[in-house]
Amino acid sequence: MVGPRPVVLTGPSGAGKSTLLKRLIKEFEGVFGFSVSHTTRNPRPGEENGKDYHFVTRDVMQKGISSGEFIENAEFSGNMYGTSKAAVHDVQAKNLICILDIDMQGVKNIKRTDLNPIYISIQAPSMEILEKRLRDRKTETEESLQKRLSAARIDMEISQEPGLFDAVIINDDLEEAYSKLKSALIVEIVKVQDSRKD
Ligand SMILES: Nc1nc2c(ncn2[C@@H]2O[C@H](COP(=O)(O)OP(=O)(O)O)[C@@H](O)[C@H]2O)c(=O)[nH]1
Ligand SMILES: Nc1ncnc2c1ncn2[C@@H]1O[C@H](COP(=O)(O)OP(=O)(O)O)[C@@H](O)[C@H]1O
Repeated sequence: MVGPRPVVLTGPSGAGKSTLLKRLIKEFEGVFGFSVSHTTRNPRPGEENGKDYHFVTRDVMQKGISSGEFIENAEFSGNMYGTSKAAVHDVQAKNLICILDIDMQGVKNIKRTDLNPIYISIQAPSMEILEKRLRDRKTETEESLQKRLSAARIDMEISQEPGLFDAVIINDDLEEAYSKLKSALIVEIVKVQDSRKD
């Protein structure tokens, strides 16, 4: 299908991906659509099934993977996560820019597909600030927090690999990070907005 290029947002848990993408989707209503992933983790307060994630059991997820329903899937912090073909197709069918919020394993797997997205890494200014933000978010147990911090160290290192990302954005000041994100995507945003004028 020929449509706008999707966007992959990745980066450590707590770096600010959800905060930034929610703002983007709100400001550019009718331009972006979120790829709703499947996960086996429990919903957090306020999260909606089918909107934030499709919350499923390991059994359901395994069966979906076996029957080829997923573009990519990964194990993160003790839970399974994956992008179904339907999640991306649903957004692209509306001619919207599809945003995927996935981890580094997902990035490596998407690179082997023909999706051709814009790859953006969101990073916190330091491990200390990342830990503080994650603790203040109050969504994780100590065990899950430690797993996320270990994954974050690896993510921070890999994100520096030359050529892996179209943009690496340090989310220190939120306004600045949001402006940089918009700048990285402006060409695709304008294309979609122009196509609506025809
Ligand atoms: N590979 C992959 N990673 C995903 C997917 N959905 C979410 N993730 C990643 O899983 C990690 C944990 O997500 P989540 O439990 O929502 O925690 P949070 O990122 O701390 O809010 C994050 O790095 C997400 O980007 C997916 O479909 N595939
Ligand atoms: N620039 C920022 N300055 C301070 N706090 C931030 C900033 N960006 C995000 N946060 C906060 O940090 C926490 C983690 O952000 P979140 O968007 O949930 O990260 P992610 O989706 O990458 O796991 C949230 O509580 C969010 O409100």
